[in-house]
Amino acid sequence: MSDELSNDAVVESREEIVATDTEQHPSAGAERAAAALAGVAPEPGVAKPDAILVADDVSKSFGGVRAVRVDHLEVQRGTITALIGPNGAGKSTFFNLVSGFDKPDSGTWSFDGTDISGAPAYRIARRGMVRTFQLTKALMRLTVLENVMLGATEQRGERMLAAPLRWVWKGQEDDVEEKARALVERFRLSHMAHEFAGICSGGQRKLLEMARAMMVDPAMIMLDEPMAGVNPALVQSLLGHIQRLRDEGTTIVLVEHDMDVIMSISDWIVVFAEGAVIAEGRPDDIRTNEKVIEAYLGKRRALPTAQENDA
Ligand SMILES: Nc1ncnc2c1ncn2[C@@H]1O[C@H](COP(=O)(O)OP(=O)(O)OP(=O)(O)O)[C@@H](O)[C@H]1O
Repeated sequence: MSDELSNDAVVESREEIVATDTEQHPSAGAERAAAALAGVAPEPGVAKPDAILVADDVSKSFGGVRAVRVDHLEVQRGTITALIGPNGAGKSTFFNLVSGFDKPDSGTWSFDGTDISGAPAYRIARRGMVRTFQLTKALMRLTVLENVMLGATEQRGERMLAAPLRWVWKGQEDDVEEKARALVERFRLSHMAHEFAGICSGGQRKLLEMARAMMVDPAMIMLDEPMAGVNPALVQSLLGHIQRLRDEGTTIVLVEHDMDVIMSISDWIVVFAEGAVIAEGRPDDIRTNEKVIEAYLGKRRALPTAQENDA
């Protein structure tokens, strides 16, 4: 058995009970989200009763490719909202634009009522909107605990580090470490706290990324493919963590390719195709939406059929 599988298996066995529980009973958070979205029509660009993120006319081209052209999009507070769509549909680019990691050609967007269009990522994070990102090579040489602690310094550390009164910073550092330890425990990584992050399995890395993002107590967390590279045995555990964050009131926006995951976890789904939002709705609305089926099957239809292959 590889290290990766055995590491994931340890985490899985610790969390089996929680994962099973969230699977069988809709949580209070899921019920709240469903109630909030109950009267919302499944239409692209539809208004939400309490939108935490509102984007207007956001566009971005790369050379001749119009990667994103979103007319209007609202994300309801306290929900798990998934962005889906075929490869190259513009999901990641939209993610990067609204979280301040890339600059749009045009567009405005607000978070919690404040215009944050074009603001850099660290300012957006300070306002409470944080995205996870993958471990860089440098971060792999730090321990799991150090990585989580960095979640705080990335957002607010530069001013603190420059402070002439080192003891002021020291006090903060103790708080930061205490918080990081609590998050490491919450995400079931205590047994890895002093190991290099580089030896974490795929699933443990995803947990670490979430723990790091949670250091700033975000109101909204954006997860980029949280299940990519994760041993299937750990998927339920990760889903449990994401659902619990939503149940505690954190808004979750995620980009994910695994349709089973999307359909089981999402309160609301936004479908991208060729840069634009072509559909929105609850999982049941999306499953049967003709435009969505066409967007996904369009490419497959273009492939030769079995008869064409035989000819
Ligand atoms: N840095 C870049 N330079 C040039 N083209 C880019 C760049 N980033 C994205 N694109 C193009 O923009 C379009 C949208 O890409 P994007 O990665 O946002 O789609 P996606 O829906 O996230 O796809 P996937 O699911 O495959 O990750 C694609 O045509 C892609 O090739």
